[in-house]
Amino acid sequence: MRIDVVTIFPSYLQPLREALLGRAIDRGLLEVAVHDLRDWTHDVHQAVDDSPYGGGPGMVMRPQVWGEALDDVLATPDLPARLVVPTPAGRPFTQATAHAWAAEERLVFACGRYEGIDERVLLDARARGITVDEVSIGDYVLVGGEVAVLVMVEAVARLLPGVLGNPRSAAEDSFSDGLLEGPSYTRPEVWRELAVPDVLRGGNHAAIARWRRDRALERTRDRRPDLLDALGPDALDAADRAA
Ligand SMILES: NC(=O)c1ccno1
Repeated sequence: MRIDVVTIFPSYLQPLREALLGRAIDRGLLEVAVHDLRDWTHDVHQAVDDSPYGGGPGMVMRPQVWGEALDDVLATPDLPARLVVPTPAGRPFTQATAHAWAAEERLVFACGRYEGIDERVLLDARARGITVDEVSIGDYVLVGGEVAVLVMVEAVARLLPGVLGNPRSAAEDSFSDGLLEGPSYTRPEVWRELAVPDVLRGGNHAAIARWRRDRALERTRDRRPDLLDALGPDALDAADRAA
């Protein structure tokens, strides 16, 4: 997978080259290119924003600069791309989104700042047949899209074949079966008078699986009942309902 990010703060994306993602890049599992939006300005001040039509606080990012940048970055007809714009006004980015995007050949992220990008940039891209996703990582407002890109790229890249050491990790993630993951334990057996649950030390794999499912159901009921509602009644068997 190739990932391009257009931003006025390229150094914000440096963490993509660290740790697991950095190793995936080194191993050729992922290609990441970060572009400085100001490279497409033509004035001495390298202006990327202007005041909003209709008044209001803050500044809006100029369509000319974004238009030229995306013309160049998206100019790869042999490699169809999905243009992703992080925004608090977007559709929710979820684990299902991450799985869907992990199947893409290329993702291009446009990092807005200030009050956002002039709407005509997205209208123009869609009119040229580009798939444009405006997505939000949560119901809060960041200063710019860069941090949201870090979140989304990590969520997607870890699903790519070969990136995680053990592919079962992704298969048994929270949300993989629609539930939150239950608690985890490691050595020692007792720590500050707190013992690891006996069932996990017993070696009965069926009992362990049942215990883990019950803890996941309890945690989901407690913290995210909306996920249970989304699963629907048929997703839970009698043992689940008894948990
Ligand atoms: N909530 C978000 O995804 C976001 C993106 C930019 N600002 O907020």
